[in-house]
Amino acid sequence: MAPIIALDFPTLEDTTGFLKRFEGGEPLTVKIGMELFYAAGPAAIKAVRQAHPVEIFLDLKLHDIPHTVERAAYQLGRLGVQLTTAHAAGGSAMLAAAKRGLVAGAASQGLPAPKLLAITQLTSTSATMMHQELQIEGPVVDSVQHLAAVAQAAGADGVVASAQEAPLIRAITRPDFLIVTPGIRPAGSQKGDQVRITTPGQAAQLGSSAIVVGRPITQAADPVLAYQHITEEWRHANV
Ligand SMILES: O=c1ccn([C@@H]2O[C@H](COP(=O)(O)O)[C@@H](O)[C@H]2O)c(=O)[nH]1
Repeated sequence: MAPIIALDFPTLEDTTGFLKRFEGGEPLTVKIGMELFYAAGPAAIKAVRQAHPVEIFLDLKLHDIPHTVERAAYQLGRLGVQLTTAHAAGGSAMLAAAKRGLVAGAASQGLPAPKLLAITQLTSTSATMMHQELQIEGPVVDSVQHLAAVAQAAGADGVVASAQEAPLIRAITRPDFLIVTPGIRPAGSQKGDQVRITTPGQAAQLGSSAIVVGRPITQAADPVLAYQHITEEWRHANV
């Protein structure tokens, strides 16, 4: 899978203006997150599809009681997107409810169900934060591996985690279980609020199924060139 571009923009105009730079290029996989979806709603999906041929990862990180999540996921399943997320910390009943909702919502429109990715520990979470604020003991990788096992057993299609944890997730999950990794920072780029980071090449070597990249592309002086460099590094290390 090509690198997934996180379209973290405040308006549809900013988003379609950004995609215009890629005009005539290959189809893209893009991530619509909370900022754009809360600003524009399902219209964001339509606008992005009209602007460029895309596969869509709708990253709304569902986390609520199972009944509420199932009903919300039903609505997301109707939108024709390819990937969605829910927090593994919501537990196995909530993840299973998300999966049921996605499948039912998609079926109501005659569409294939979006894949469900479980968020493990956010890539902005440090060991210190996890210990002191979340009161989870031990290494971050142990918590991530545990949440990946919970997610797989609950019927999720994969997880979101740092590539740093990919080898230990791979060791306990089935071969087609997806490991999608944000926290990607090409050498020399700003870390920002990300903590558990890797370069695109390291993510490929560590076994990520796909990488998610936002600011290193969206805030680059030349976003198309930045995307091309990241894609090259990712593909080169994947062979
Ligand atoms: O653990 C997580 C889960 C989701 N994200 C999302 O990925 C992108 C990363 O953007 P950058 O600008 O490359 O940091 C962003 O949309 C996050 O919401 C994550 O970073 N970590």
